[in-house]
Amino acid sequence: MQVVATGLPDVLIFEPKVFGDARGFFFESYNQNTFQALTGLSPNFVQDNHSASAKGVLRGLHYQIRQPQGKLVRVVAGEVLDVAVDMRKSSPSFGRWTSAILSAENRRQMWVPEGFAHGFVVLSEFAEFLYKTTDFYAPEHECCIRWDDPTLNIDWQLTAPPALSAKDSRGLDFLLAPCFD
Ligand SMILES: Cc1cn([C@H]2C[C@H](O)[C@@H](COP(=O)(O)OP(=O)(O)O[C@H]3O[C@@H](C)C(=O)[C@@H](O)[C@H]3O)O2)c(=O)[nH]c1=O
Repeated sequence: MQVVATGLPDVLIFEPKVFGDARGFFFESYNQNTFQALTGLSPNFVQDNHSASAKGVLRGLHYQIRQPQGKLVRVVAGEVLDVAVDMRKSSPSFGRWTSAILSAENRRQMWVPEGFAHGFVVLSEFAEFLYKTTDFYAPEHECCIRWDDPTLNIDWQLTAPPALSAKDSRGLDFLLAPCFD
């Protein structure tokens, strides 16, 4: 496993060591010891999630203002642009975003710490997205920032308007959204 920096110091990309042979491939998609050795962090993952989406589907930007979730995200089919936004007022990178292409091919994982909003858009015909979270889903604490917020001005690499859930089409402006202290 190798760590690659992103545009934000606390958001990290992991590239697993892949063992290919005549049968196919093998890699450790998560190893607690390796993760700790590489990051100094020991997240306690309590939930695994799996979603599937068609091209142009954009999910986000989501976070839980209480019971915040750190997320270790990856793609097992297709390709997405994954985005994290720092929502921590005390952070030097407050209000900044970073993005990375995650795909079944590059097998990259992104670590999105607690205190960040997260979203992704599907760039391939279809994508399956898997992630581990450090706290449980708590819809009563969920917040959603609009994907096209003018302050954040995220480059989603879109050529057409995205497909959104009803909830995501009612996302808040970043400037009105609750933040972490
Ligand atoms: C996220 C989640 C949803 N659900 C249910 C609620 C709803 O009926 C259905 C779909 O939920 P959503 O529309 O919120 O799913 P989705 O838009 O995929 O939400 C996810 O988006 C990405 C970007 C994230 O970062 C995740 O943390 C999560 O917020 O699944 C759960 O039961 N548990 C969960 O952990």
